[in-house]
Amino acid sequence: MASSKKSHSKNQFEQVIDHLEGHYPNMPEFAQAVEEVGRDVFDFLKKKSDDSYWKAFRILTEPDRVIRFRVDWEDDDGAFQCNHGYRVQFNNALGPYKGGLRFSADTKIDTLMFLAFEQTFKNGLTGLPMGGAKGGADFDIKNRSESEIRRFCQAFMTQLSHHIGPDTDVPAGDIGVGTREIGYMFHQYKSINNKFRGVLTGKHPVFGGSCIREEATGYGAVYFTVHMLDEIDDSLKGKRCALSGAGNVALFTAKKLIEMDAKVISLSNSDGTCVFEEGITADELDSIIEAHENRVRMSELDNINCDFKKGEKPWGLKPDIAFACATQNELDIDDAKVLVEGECKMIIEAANMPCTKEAIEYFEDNDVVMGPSKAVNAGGVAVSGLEISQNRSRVSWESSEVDTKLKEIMKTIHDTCVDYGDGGKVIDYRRGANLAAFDKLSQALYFSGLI
Ligand SMILES: NC(=O)C1=CN([C@@H]2O[C@H](COP(=O)(O)OP(=O)(O)OC[C@H]3O[C@@H](n4cnc5c(N)ncnc54)[C@H](OP(=O)(O)O)[C@@H]3O)[C@@H](O)[C@H]2O)C=CC1
Ligand SMILES: O=C(O)CCC(=O)C(=O)O
Repeated sequence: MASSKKSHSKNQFEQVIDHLEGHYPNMPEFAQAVEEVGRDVFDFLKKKSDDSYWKAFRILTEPDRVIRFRVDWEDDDGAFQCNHGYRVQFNNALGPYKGGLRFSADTKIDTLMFLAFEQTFKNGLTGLPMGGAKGGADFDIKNRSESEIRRFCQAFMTQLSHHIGPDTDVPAGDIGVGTREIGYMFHQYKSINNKFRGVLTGKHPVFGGSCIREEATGYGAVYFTVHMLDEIDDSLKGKRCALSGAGNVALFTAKKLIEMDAKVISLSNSDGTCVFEEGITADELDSIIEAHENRVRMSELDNINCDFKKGEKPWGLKPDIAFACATQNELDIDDAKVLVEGECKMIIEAANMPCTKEAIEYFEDNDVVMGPSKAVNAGGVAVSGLEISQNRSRVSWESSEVDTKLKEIMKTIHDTCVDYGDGGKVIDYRRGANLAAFDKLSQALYFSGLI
């Protein structure tokens, strides 16, 4: 906590940051996410005399609850294994906690704190009644057999099940957690509680999952991009689109881009980049999607016509639009310079917080239009929200119905960002998203008697 003497000379934004650094030290990703929102909120609040907004910012930057637990399980050799599991229940002002689960070797509290904070704001933009949370474990699915993954998921849910429920907290997937892992965890929850409840989203449609939840984050990102382009009288047709990542978000972003006549010139993973100079064909993409479902890596396929650049990122390919679909802070200042030099005019953050602070500043200084992650990738959690509605009323909507609702939600999010972010040389979608979500959450806190 900052000393009162020190905080006296500091503005309210700096005091909140001091407080967070004191209580949550060594969390650079969380600090980065809070500062990004805080910067916009501070500019906005400077013009307001009402102090209660500052109380809202203070409340919205502190998690309601951080849960950690041990996950014991047995590997294929019968050896004891122990991982660390977490759930950060950040804020439930708008509805039950909602947000994904991430399984990856580098999952830690800092990452989950930033993701849960972002999720709170993102969910606020969707217009659906969902609070924000994130969770996961430091479990690396890459080097594990299918039965090890299943046993791990069961052990993880045995612990997590004490803290979730349809009215409390409804997790979903994220990096390393797809439909199959959700299925293993859903079964475990059901076995423990003897209740078939909508306690997870991203389930297979055969047992209560929503149609197109798997596709929704990527599709939603493309719908948002279409509106951004429309705003400047442009379209996706013929655009060279460079994508990073080769997981759920990247693959369904690519699928929708191809459908809309854009040219997808790359996919990437932590090994390197697959370059498709003439654009990936729909058939090639289908085989990559199928391989991904079977846990086969893109580089192992021999039926795709790509030039694999080991250890390289896709940003030097001179794209018209860059879609960052892999992970946080994957796109740094050097990448930003390469993109601007290559005359890239639009950056779409489909992953969560994929651009570093310096990269964002560089894009802003060079009038590159950016679609910020909490708006761009909100389609995934929005369809999760629709899955909750379907589960509650025990109905199943057709793909086309869900897709129509997704399109409407992405259009509303886009237009809201424009309302709050217009006025500069280019539309500041980041500021728009931050302020719109902050405004909504502040109202919820006000009417809950908290500020
Ligand atoms: N799934 C969803 O519905 C949503 C996801 N997101 C966000 O989107 C991003 C991607 O998630 P998702 O597609 O679901 O995850 P997946 O696990 O399906 O895929 C992640 C992909 O990113 C690649 N990757 C990870 N780290 C790096 C790196 N440092 N450099 C290059 N590639 C890397 C992985 O490669 P490798 O296999 O080599 O590790 C993999 O291809 C995350 O930020 C996630 O939080 C946001 C909203 C919803
Ligand atoms: O669908 C969900 O609940 C969460 C999706 C998610 O993790 C995200 O938006 O980052």
